Amino acid sequence: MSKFGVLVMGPAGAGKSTFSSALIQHCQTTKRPCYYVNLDPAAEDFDFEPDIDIKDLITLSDVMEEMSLGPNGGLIYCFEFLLENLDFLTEPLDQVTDEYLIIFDMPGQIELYTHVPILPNLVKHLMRGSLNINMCAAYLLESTFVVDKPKFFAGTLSAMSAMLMLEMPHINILSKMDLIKGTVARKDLKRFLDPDPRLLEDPRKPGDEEDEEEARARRDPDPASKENVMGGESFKRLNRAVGQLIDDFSMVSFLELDVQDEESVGAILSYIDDAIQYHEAQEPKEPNDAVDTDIGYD
Ligand SMILES: Nc1nc2c(ncn2[C@@H]2O[C@H](COP(=O)(O)OP(=O)(O)OP(=O)(O)O)[C@@H](O)[C@H]2O)c(=O)[nH]1
Ligand SMILES: [Mg+2]
Repeated sequence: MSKFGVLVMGPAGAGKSTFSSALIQHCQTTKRPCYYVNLDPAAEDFDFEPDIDIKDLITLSDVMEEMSLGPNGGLIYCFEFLLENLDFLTEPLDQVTDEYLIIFDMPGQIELYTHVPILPNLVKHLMRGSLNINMCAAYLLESTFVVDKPKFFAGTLSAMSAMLMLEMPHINILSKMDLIKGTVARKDLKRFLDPDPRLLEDPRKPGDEEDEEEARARRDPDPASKENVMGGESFKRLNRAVGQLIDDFSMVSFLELDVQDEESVGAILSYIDDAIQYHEAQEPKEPNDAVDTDIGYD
């Protein structure tokens, strides 16, 4: 029997916990069982009480105090400790059946998603070990940041780094769409939802309109005359190479999330379900055949 889960990831404050709560709320509304796992050893306030909370194993504040570590080193220590004590996750998750959506709410320290091999080992345990969880990564980036091109590319590269490191189905989400107001901001954002890799060479700032001549120049750039985000010919070549790299992986597309909007949350959940093949695994049920158990949210 498979299990099904989503790993909610992304930089600090991107809206991971809010999205996790919105998913739980949506599951409750649609009478679908879900199971909430908090893996942020510094998280304190929850809209929904976690079914598993890493803080019952280890807390960031204790580690910082006892090991004299800062918040980032402390977090890495917490995850190393979790990897040495995987029964803490395995035992309760073993009881979770295939009807449940298991939501893993991750911390926001970017180190976790870039170079340390902790997350790949955790994911390997969850997906390929006895738990056999079909998982999808949901990588959140804040929409208000990404309309700024350098931040957009930095965010995209961090998402790509996580994707390459974890080797699992992956969707990118632009969170906090309710903060993108007005037609100019929306038009700006459209350029980033399915972006052109040459976007870095586009000198416009958020809100600027592009006329035909500018668009032509961008499509057919004259390296001698164009100004660049960072400036300088070698930076132009670097920008172009980064844009091309992202394009070659064809992974730069984003789903829009407005957590206040039930339909938006439902639409993203259906992408997650497709990625983990949730519906294919569900037995046809009688309408009254509700999941009868005392774990998780249903
Ligand atoms: N307007 C708006 N605010 C949001 C949205 N999602 C989250 N926020 C706010 O953004 C802040 C951070 O949200 P969290 O959900 O805690 O973000 P997080 O990614 O879990 O943060 P860390 O776990 O600290 O990395 C909070 O003040 C939220 O209220 C959203 O969709 N719209
Ligand atoms: Mg959080």
